[in-house]
Amino acid sequence: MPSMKHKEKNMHNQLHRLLPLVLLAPAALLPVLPVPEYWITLLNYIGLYSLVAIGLVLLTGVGGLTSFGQAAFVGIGAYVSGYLSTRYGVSPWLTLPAGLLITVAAAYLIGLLTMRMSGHYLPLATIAWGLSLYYLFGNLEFLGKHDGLNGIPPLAIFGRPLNAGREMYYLIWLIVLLAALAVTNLLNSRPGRAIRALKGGVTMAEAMGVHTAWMKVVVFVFAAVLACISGWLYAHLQRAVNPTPFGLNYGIEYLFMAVVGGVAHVGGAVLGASVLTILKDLLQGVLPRLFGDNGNYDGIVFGILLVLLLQYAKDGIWPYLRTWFPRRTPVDAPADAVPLTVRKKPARGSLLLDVKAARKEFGGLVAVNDVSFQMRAGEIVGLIGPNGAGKSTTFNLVTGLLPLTRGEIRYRDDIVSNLTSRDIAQRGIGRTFQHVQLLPTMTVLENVALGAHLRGDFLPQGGVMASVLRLNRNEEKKLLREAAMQIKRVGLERHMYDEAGSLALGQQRILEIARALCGDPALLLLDEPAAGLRYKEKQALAELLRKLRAEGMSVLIVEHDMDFVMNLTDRLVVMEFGTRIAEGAPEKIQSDPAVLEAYLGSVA
Ligand SMILES: Nc1ncnc2c1ncn2[C@@H]1O[C@H](COP(=O)(O)OP(=O)(O)OP(=O)(O)O)[C@@H](O)[C@H]1O
Repeated sequence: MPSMKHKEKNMHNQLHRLLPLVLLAPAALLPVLPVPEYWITLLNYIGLYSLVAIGLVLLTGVGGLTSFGQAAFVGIGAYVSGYLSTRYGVSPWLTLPAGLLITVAAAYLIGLLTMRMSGHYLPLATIAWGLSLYYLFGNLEFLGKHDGLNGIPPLAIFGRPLNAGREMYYLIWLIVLLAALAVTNLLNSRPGRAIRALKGGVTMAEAMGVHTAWMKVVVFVFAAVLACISGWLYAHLQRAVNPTPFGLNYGIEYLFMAVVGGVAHVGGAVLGASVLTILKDLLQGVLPRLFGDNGNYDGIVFGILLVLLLQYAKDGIWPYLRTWFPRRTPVDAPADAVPLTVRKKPARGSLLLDVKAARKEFGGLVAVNDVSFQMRAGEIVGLIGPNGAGKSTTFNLVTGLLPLTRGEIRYRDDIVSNLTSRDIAQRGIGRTFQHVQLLPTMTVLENVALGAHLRGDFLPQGGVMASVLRLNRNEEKKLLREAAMQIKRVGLERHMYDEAGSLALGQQRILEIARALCGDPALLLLDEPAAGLRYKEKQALAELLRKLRAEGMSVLIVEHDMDFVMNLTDRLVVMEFGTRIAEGAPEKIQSDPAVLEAYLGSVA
């Protein structure tokens, strides 16, 4: 039976859902009120810009990928529809899919070419793309060169043409609303969490099984699609197109809109589009009166205002506005759901991990020097050694983060050396990181659910459309139930809905263990899990690891805290300068002369 607290929370969330409707109701009445036509035109344009900016929230704000070329995709939507409807009389409802097809193909190609590269390639590629398409529009005879295309027909619904701006208003804002909903749905889903993991770097996301390169292509195409729809609406609102609004200037302005509003929030996109459009309009009206007609002062003032804004409100305006409204948790742990299927675990004592002469060279440095060791199911093995001994590198070899220079690693029945970390996670090896890697603004629940990325109903790379259309409810319930269960298992339930970034370092390390457990591993690799923990927390962690071992889990642990390691592990592997210098039970290691000399001298 749901608790009182749960009911209260549900009611709070319902109210929260109603709030946007209450705020939007007056907006819906605007066109039937005696509002000047000019306002409606302005609002229509804000709607069109919002669509592009919402795409940028997903791409830049959430995905961390910067594009200056969105205006070019708007141009494709506008020109394809303009051309087909004026030249061949094709219905605008058919030109939209045609535009989308070309957009998806172009974005897919650009995405595929650039997303695997790092750093500045994408922004540069989008600038090149934006410029070349702009010049293409302006030079093609059949697109009317710089004069563009005129006489584009209006959109019609049930044979009724939407001639007036007031009629287009509803269609434009309905589409903006649907786009906002689609992106929000996507962000609160399994692929959405994967997309949100992109910004923090690909290492952690890949270790959770996320195909990061593919996810980047997906968000790039998604943002391009929204831009194309905006262009299509523009062509039939304006009834004429020319290359100017699809140039690089506009590409930069779209990005500004998203940044000013708050690039990480869907609401910020609409806000940014509104603020910039109205501001630009005001400045264009006021400045000529102050300084005369012959200068382009609005651009200068606009630029100064933007610099000030970015200086003092880096995250945009939205985060400030949001504090006025009640917060709700983005996703909740379900009261009940079908459990996820679990993999068959290896029999206790069977050979689980077999590292055979693993070698890793970084240029001339041999970080891991033909290291061999084995692990059996149900064991806790410690990998110890002084700083720089090669422990983390060994971890990275086992988890596929680094390729081996030589040697072989077997896990259960498979050779896993040189598989991707995605494939290795899929086989049941979970890990935590020496430097905690989590998504600080997401809740603990969402962070942990990311660990179950490979256990969804849809293909690991798929499920985007299902999430957009909310056909993923069952999947979400199952994944969130699993996440909540693992959070309870590690004892973090009090923090389930806290932002992960607000936890103490020790708790963040525990969160990482829960996230790794969500992948249903048979082997856990923990990189310095006790670092930064207080004495009591260390005891609790040791207790948790013993409990996991009792349930059949195997744990390979890198740790500098000798008391912790000696009291917990079944066996130790000691490394120095990349080489394995000893192996055995903790008591034996404590008196091993080679180890004492190399490392434990001060402890013994
Ligand atoms: N990507 C890399 N490129 C070049 N050298 C590296 C790289 N990663 C690690 N090394 C080097 O390899 C050696 C082993 O490093 P590693 O981080 O594996 O040691 P460690 O035992 O985990 O140390 P610590 O306890 O300080 O974390 C070090 O000399 C380190 O400088």
